[in-house]
Amino acid sequence: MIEVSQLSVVAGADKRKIIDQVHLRFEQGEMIGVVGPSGSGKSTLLRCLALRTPWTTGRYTFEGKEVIKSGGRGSSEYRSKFAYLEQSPELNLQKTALKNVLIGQAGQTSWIRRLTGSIRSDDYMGAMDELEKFGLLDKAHVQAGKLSGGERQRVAICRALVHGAKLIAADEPVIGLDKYATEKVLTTLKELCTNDKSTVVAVLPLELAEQYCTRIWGINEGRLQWDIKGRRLTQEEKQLI
Ligand SMILES: Nc1ncnc2c1ncn2[C@@H]1O[C@H](COP(=O)(O)OP(=O)(O)OP(=O)(O)O)[C@@H](O)[C@H]1O
Repeated sequence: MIEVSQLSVVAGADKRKIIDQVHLRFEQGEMIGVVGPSGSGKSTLLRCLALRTPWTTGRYTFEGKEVIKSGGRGSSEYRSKFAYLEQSPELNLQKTALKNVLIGQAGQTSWIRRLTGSIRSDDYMGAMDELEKFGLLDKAHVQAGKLSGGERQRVAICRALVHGAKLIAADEPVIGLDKYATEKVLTTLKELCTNDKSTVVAVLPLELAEQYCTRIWGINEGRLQWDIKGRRLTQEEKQLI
């Protein structure tokens, strides 16, 4: 069980509330789509869940343990459990897919490891296993710069998992991808939820959220407008976002 209560984020010189008193309660293994207009706070919410943006106020618990009590960023232990996938994943384009997976993501692995690229042999096997699972074994030794957008997204997902992610916050993971790559990335994320009990929270267009997610959160002006599970949205609900 993952619980968020009274999450607020205040930002800018005018101290505007960009996330306003959000309460969430969800289980491991859920795939949650986040929808809402531009500027409504979707990315900020995801970054808060992944501990990449400081919380102004709020309480956050993961399996009953406190992640954040009253504001702040949370501990580094939880930063490796919670991954944040950007729209265009920040991979080192000169390095191979495998090396990118091994070195890890900023915020998820230590800076020494990222700087030195130090690797243990059991990490190597784990990374190859993960790449194979996502159909990327033949790309392991290809430079990230030569991979397609969908392949880069899947490398970023592998990287998060190899470094222990239990919750993946994916910010528009399929933007700019064609239909085939979109399906591949979303199927990969869905399988993580059903097979491995990872939790995915992804900003998606509404039609894809309805197709792939088990639950949808509608955000507007920093507030959770609705939380829908197991059915499509009504016209009235669609108008609220
Ligand atoms: N660090 C910050 N300082 C001030 N304002 C911010 C900051 N970060 C975000 N905002 C503002 O907060 C609001 C929500 O931003 P956010 O990026 O979370 O929205 P979004 O729903 O993801 O938007 P989009 O769909 O366009 O990506 C926006 O008005 C944005 O300008």
